[in-house]
Amino acid sequence: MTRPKRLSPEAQAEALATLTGWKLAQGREAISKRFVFRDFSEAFGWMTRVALLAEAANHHPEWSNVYRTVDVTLATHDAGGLTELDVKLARAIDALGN
Ligand SMILES: C[C@H](O)[C@H](O)[C@H]1CNC2=NC(N)=NC(=O)C2=N1
Repeated sequence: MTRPKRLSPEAQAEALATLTGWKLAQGREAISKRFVFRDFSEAFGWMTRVALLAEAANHHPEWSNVYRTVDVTLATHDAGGLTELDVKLARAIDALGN
């Protein structure tokens, strides 16, 4: 696999403009989004679907879950910042619905 390249600030802004609800994370090069579900079961079921996507893509989220809220942060650790892999995973996550 070719090493992903970090997005330039311009490319980051362009990518963010195509995503709904994703924001640059505070103090680091990453994107974040909060997902709120009806209850824990919905939240955890969704996390399971995201986990399968992430594993298939070999690109994994940083996330935390409190009851029915899931906070997701995406960054490419191998590249030390944001890459197209994060944008693709964000799109795939949003395409799952919630
Ligand atoms: C060896 C393996 O391909 C890498 O460590 C992958 C796995 N999942 C990953 N996930 C994320 N979010 N960033 C990475 O750089 C990354 N690297």
